[in-house]
Amino acid sequence: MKRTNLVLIGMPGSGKSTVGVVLAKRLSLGFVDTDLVIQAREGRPLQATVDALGYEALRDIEEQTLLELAVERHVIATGGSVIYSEPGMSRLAAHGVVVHLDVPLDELVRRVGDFSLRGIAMRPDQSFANLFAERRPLYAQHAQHTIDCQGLDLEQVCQQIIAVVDR
Ligand SMILES: Nc1ncnc2c1ncn2[C@@H]1O[C@H](COP(=O)(O)OP(=O)(O)O)[C@@H](O)[C@H]1O
Ligand SMILES: O=C(O)C1=C[C@@H](OP(=O)(O)O)[C@@H](O)[C@H](O)C1
Ligand SMILES: [Mg+2]
Repeated sequence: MKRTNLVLIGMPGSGKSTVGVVLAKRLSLGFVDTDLVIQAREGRPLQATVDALGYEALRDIEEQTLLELAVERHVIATGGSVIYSEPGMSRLAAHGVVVHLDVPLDELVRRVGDFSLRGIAMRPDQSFANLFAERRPLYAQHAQHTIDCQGLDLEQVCQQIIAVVDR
């Protein structure tokens, strides 16, 4: 793996944060979750930033965070909205292999539950299903590898990622 980071992208609930930390342990890489960087920077939960400043402001803060992120040999768990930032995605791709965790809509709904509390950077009038349809092609377009996570447990998702990035 020449580009030394391993970048996970995908919908909220696809497992970027959960899989990311296990993967980092398995591969002896560092781990950073850009959502946690943003929360620490803002000094409040993501949902509070969306409530106070709006979802577009969260996307701007996310872009800034991606542009300032300087890590090597890390698994990077991103927030689901990163694919709206072309400069952010370019920077991530320049220094890492980008992997899309593709999880079916019904499984995401089951995992996320009440998505209105999760700080998702989406238009207030938009449904989760509509957001899924809008974003899925964008994740696929920005990823070097897409993992079909349907029916896979955490361990199996990690194994599949390791198999594709080892190639
Ligand atoms: N096979 C699986 N892979 C990853 N996460 C899973 C899986 N099955 C259930 N989950 C659960 O789904 C949720 C994924 O959430 P999270 O890792 O925060 O996703 P993201 O960071 O992509 O929003 C966690 O609660 C995790 O325990
Ligand atoms: O998809 C989104 O719009 C977002 C998902 C969140 O991260 P997760 O994908 O880790 O849930 C977080 O980055 C932010 O609140 C926006
Ligand atoms: Mg996450």
